Amino acid sequence: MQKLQDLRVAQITRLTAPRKLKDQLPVTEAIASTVTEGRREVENILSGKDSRFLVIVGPCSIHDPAAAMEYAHRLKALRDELSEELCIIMRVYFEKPRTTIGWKGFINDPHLDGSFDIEHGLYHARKLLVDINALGLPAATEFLDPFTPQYVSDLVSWAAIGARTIESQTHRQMASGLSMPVGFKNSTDGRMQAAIDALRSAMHPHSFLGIDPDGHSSVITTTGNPFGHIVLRGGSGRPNYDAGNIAEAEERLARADLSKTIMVDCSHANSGKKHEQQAKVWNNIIGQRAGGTTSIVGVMIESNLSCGNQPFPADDPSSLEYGVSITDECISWQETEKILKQGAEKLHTARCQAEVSG
Ligand SMILES: O=C[C@H](O)[C@H](O)COP(=O)(O)O
Ligand SMILES: C=C(OP(=O)(O)O)C(=O)O
Repeated sequence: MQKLQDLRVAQITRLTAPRKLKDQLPVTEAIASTVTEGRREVENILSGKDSRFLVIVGPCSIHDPAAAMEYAHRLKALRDELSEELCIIMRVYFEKPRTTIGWKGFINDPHLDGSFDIEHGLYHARKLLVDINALGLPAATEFLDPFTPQYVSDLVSWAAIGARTIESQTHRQMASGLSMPVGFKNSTDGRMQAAIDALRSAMHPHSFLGIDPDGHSSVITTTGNPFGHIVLRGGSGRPNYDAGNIAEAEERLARADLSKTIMVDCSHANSGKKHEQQAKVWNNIIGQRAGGTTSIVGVMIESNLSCGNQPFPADDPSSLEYGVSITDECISWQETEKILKQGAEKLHTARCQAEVSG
């Protein structure tokens, strides 16, 4: 017989099953508390029980776990310092959806050299999440490959479905079974409706193909995720965070009978992918929130130890500059600390004034 399938498949390599990886890198009581408490904080912010402002902040992508840990130590201290006004969660992104081609993230190619050592990528992604949660700092990530959650989702307190996958039924189904709140990005062309449709779809139960903790092909039956919200990230070269766009989002959510909870991404098309623009978006959003727009529940910021980004692939991955993004531009740690402190101060003042005026 002629060969009829796998004609364009060069190799299939079996991976360690999720259960085995979890046995190798287990969750302690303290880590479980960080994850659960992080999820509860976000859920309470989304349902209005917690009036603090949610901030998902961290590198565009993880490529160097040592630099990520240095960032996490600094962010944990800032989380504690600003906890009265802000709920800070670290952005820990291991999977990068590309417009065409490019490095697809630490899980896919952890050695940054096209060797695609996914076994190593999964192990060290899980290890980093264990280490970050062990500091008492909750983590946020984007889920891209539908098998990834089985390996790491027990360590994640907030997840995103990205602009490039928001219309994908596979990702909506996946979100319906995730254990943490999920943010749905608007499409890359700037349209909000696909994110609202995704949010509605993920609220419902689904049955679909996936893997179980032993890696066996299985039917996954979910109960639906009640903690979804949209994330405005701009699109088609235009931002969508101004008061007019926020009002449009509120109106669309109300029309779909959904609660008016909106996050704004200070990066991507809202910043024109220029790191200098992220502070401008942050200041505008803090102004809107302090002015009484409570539908804006939080923001996302792309931030790293040092600002900007650097060309990748590099001829020699070991020559990469420490603490600098290899994907989108990030703001520096110094700027992150400065704008978060200023924003928390403004929110504090606004809250005190609102309390005084009854
Ligand atoms: O956040 C990262 C990027 O914006 C996303 O992965 C797309 O990047 P690309 O357009 O360079 O492929
Ligand atoms: C890819 C990302 O965002 P978006 O889906 O909005 O482009 C990201 O946040 O890394």
